[in-house]
Amino acid sequence: MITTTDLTKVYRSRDREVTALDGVNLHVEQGEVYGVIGRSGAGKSSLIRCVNLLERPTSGTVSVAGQDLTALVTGTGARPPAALRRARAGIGMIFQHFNLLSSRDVQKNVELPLEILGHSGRERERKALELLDLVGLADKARAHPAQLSGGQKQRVGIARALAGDPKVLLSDEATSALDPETTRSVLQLLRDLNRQLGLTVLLITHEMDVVKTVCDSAALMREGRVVESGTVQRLLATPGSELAAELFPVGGTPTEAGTTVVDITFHGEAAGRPVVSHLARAYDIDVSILGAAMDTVGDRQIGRMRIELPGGREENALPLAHLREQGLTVELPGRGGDLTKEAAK
Ligand SMILES: Nc1ncnc2c1ncn2[C@@H]1O[C@H](COP(=O)(O)OP(=O)(O)OP(=O)(O)O)[C@@H](O)[C@H]1O
Repeated sequence: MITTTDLTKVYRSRDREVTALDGVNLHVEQGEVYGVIGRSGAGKSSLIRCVNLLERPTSGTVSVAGQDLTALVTGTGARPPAALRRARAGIGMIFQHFNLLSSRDVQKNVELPLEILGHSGRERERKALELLDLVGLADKARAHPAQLSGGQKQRVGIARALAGDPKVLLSDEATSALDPETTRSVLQLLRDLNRQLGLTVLLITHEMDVVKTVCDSAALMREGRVVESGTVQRLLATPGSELAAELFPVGGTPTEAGTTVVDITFHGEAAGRPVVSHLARAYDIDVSILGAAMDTVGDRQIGRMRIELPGGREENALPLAHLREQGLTVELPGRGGDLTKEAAK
């Protein structure tokens, strides 16, 4: 649905150059919620702004729903050319600070994109009220933004973004200004809209919890590059994945020196099997559980456990092979359980 190929963005001013995007290849499938995560300055905003051509990429291409947006002319006047306006209408966008017009009431805010698209007054009103109902604000049509909570403002932002019946919704840190409970309800709304309308959502965030709550797939950006990407399920099953370790940290320090610490990730039906007791019996060893957690990631139950086996790694070759044969993801963290993991070979 969204594909970027070798996308590069270099900001040039008189005395310096900043490479914000350095050859980004991203592929977002139709109907998925895709999260791009990274620290401040990683290039997330530049990426999302290049996807709807708010920012012109320096090189590379962006295609949305099969259309190469970078091939469209941006024009030189204040008003973008018609082809670009039409393409943008198929891409909704929501923002961290909502970007509502304070002088307009809620309904008129939602109607704004329809005015730009030239819809009649009656059609605008019908559509705006339908969308306000969809986001749970049917009773706020006449309120002004200043009278709304942050979560309600973002719901108005979402209704406005959906006014042009977009196939794609871009979200630029849409929950970063909201408290945790409101964040959850806005993310739930995005999830519902994704399912009900088949909407493809590309969101950028610096919060792992956002990825964990709603994303089917994720990419980690650093210094303008995508350093890891894939479905959340696949990342969690990839030994050494940084995203997996941050999405689902498991703690616990070894009780003594000379032991082998193992992080195990359970997916799907493996989550219900008595893996540890079976391991202890099969190899006649004492297995200590240092830490464990169950969580829901992308609607699926995942379990993680850090265990300690007596003896060094060589002595534990067979038990480790046994765990892998059970279809579990097995990782051997560095001593002290830090995240500089040495992936199990
Ligand atoms: N208009 C601009 N002119 C010059 N440099 C810019 C511009 N916009 C962004 N940058 C630089 O590009 C790099 C990437 O910025 P970008 O805003 O895309 O990152 P980000 O991951 O979204 O960060 P944040 O979460 O802080 O917004 C940074 O070094 C930033 O200073």
